[in-house]
Amino acid sequence: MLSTSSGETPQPRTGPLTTQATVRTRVEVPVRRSDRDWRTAEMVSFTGLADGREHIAVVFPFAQAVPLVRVHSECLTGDVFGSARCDCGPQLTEVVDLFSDRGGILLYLRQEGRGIGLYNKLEAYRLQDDRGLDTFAANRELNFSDDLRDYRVAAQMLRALGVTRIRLRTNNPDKIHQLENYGITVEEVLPTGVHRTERNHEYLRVKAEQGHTILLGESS
Ligand SMILES: Nc1nc2c(ncn2[C@@H]2O[C@H](COP(=O)(O)OP(=O)(O)OP(=O)(O)O)[C@@H](O)[C@H]2O)c(=O)[nH]1
Ligand SMILES: [Zn+2]
Repeated sequence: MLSTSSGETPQPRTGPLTTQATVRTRVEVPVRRSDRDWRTAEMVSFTGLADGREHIAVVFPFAQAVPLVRVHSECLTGDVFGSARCDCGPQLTEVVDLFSDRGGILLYLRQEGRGIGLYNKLEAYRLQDDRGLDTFAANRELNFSDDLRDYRVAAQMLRALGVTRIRLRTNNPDKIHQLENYGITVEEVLPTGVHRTERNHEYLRVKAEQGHTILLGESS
């Protein structure tokens, strides 16, 4: 039931971190902002992440003792191709713009499709289109739970960077609870922008119904 396309068995979502990750490589990369200007960020890779995937941290220089953090789940369709089915692309652009101004840590997690993988996400899209299922019902139809994401690796990455207190940019309560359970203190929660369009409105409505703190009256 809870296996991904790559056949992995998710670990429990709470409890102390059993393994510690360490920084593997830090390298500077010029990152493009929405105004097409460039800012240098540091891309950081890790050794010892719990799920063995290639998650990266994109660190924009920061001076605060408690940095701004965004935990972004990979969405190839939205992040790379600008798919209008979801709000992932605009959320990523927003955070690159913001953190390149103010500093912060962007954790880019390889959790495509809320953890079910790209191919399964495309199956879920097909079910949404053909049978009118919402994003969560389509997951269940494919025998997955609503959301398979485990943020243990995010906590490991933050600790490896020497960060245990954060200001988190999210509308997703599960990210807050899981990070706290994994020993990260979320001192402040800052909402992301609401990038509502005619095409992703239903997607956002269902997210709000599932507990995301999205004010659908707003638009980006
Ligand atoms: N299974 C599935 N995953 C989707 C679908 N649409 C987007 N996603 C994935 O959802 C993830 C983004 O999660 P969201 O629930 O939109 O937002 P969030 O990251 O939980 O919350 P915020 O921190 O507030 O942005 C990405 O990995 C997308 O690939 C869908 O229809 N089905
Ligand atoms: Zn998306």
